[in-house]
Amino acid sequence: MSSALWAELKQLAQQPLSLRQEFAADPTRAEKLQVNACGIHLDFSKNLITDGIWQKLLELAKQSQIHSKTQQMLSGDKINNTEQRAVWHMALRADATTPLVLDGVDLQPEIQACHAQMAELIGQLHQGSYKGYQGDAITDLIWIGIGGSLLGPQMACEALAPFNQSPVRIHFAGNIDGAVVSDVVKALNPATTLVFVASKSFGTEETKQNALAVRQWFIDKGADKAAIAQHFWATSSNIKAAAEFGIVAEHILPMWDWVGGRYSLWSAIGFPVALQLGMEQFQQLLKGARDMDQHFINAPLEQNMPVILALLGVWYINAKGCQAQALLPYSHYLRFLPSYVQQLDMESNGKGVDLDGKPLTDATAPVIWGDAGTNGQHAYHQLLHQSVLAVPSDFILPAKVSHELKDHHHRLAAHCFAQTQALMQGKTFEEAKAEVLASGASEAEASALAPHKVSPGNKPSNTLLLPELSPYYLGALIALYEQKVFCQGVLWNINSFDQWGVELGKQLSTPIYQVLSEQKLNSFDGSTEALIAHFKQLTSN
Ligand SMILES: O=P(O)(O)OC[C@H]1O[C@](O)(CO)[C@@H](O)[C@@H]1O
Repeated sequence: MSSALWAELKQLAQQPLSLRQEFAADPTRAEKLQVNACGIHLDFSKNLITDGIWQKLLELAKQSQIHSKTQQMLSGDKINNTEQRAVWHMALRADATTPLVLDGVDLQPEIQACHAQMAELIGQLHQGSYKGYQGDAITDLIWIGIGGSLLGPQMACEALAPFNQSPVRIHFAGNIDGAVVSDVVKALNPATTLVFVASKSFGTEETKQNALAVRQWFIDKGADKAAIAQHFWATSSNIKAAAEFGIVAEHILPMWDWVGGRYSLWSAIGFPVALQLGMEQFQQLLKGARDMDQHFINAPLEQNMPVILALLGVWYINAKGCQAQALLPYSHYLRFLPSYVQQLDMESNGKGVDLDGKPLTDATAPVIWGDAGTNGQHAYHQLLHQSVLAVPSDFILPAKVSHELKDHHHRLAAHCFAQTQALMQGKTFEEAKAEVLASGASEAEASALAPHKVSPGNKPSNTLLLPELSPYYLGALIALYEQKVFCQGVLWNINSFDQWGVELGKQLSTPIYQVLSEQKLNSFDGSTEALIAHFKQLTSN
């Protein structure tokens, strides 16, 4: 971030800018600052940019390596340089007829074989012909995984709930908090339950521990080794560890080291989604993502939706000093999208060094947070509207909905648009005072109350309109955020595809666990020692 252009952008960020005035001065602003891709409409006119700033940001993209890095990613170069891995999740959603040659091997047959295996199992589960160890049809599936092995399928299953055509109920178990697995198995019968252990590494503590607990539940209910083999499946790239756990080879769906965990929804990690929707609709999810990839690869920078979102993001983080970003889907079904994008964005770009290991001087990923609207309006939107913090927000609204409550939907959409309008234009002191006076208050009362009612406005937002929340548009939306994160990684010159930061906490938990479970004595810093002692005291009787 040391180029002359950046210095200029940082300077420009200091200059006053009023969105109200920008709209008043240019009646074509909304028309100019909007773009469409794969049917998704993005209005980015309510951002803190002028024509001049926007041209400079586009210049930044032109000077960047976005194009060459995209080509490297597509060619299968090992752009995840700390793990020496290609970044090829896009291959998983490529057209089935496209050869996908990586290191001299065409991976397309493997990918198609995986789809065929998924389709076969899904067919059996839908028809009730996959029998459990007592001869009953399978009614429930427990999906055990965490992080990228859970957030994607859980979010997509929820988002596409109206498309559910599966007789099998899906239960997700991620956290190592024993309450999760205990609650999940409570209402289930092992004889009619299939278990999927989803772990690329098959070494993640939470997943292993939960898988062991579910296996023990089978044993406690009288299932033998053969029964467990019949009921347990895995998706993993560590075939050896999955086999050691007791999962038979025919029940292991592949994962590849060229797919990062948080980019793995498109692989067999998407099995719950495919089970819920059927393979045909799962293919639509992949197609939506594929079309967004094509848009990203081919569209000129100024019409390229992921590039536009990426540029606006770096503008806010690095020039305007905004640390957070709100993701606000106006859709109950998209309520898990913020936690999904949290991992995608923050685990990818929350880095402290550049590609060569040199410390960064500028911040990278934003703190992503949010929930479904309108719930947030009665909670944290107060801060969005009036606090001195500026939190750029993405509002997402599907235009058509599957339910019949049309008036609800018009009200929901009205709130979505009204929020972006209120954030942008705010309410001046004069407007606030006039409003109070109009309610019958005295001059003195109005002057006293008006400052509290002022909304500064000038709070930036994007609005993304989806024609509907279908598998196709969800696929396109997720790929949009994936490619945005990729572009930002390029602009910051960081590796978006490793996640070394999560390791330290994992390492430190082992000696603490040894002490808590009384296997070993270890010593720690004063605070940790005291916390352990206090915890032990509280749990001693
Ligand atoms: O699929 P696995 O190997 O169990 O990993 C789960 C998650 O753990 C992480 O490695 C972080 O700890 C994520 O990147 C990943 O999605």
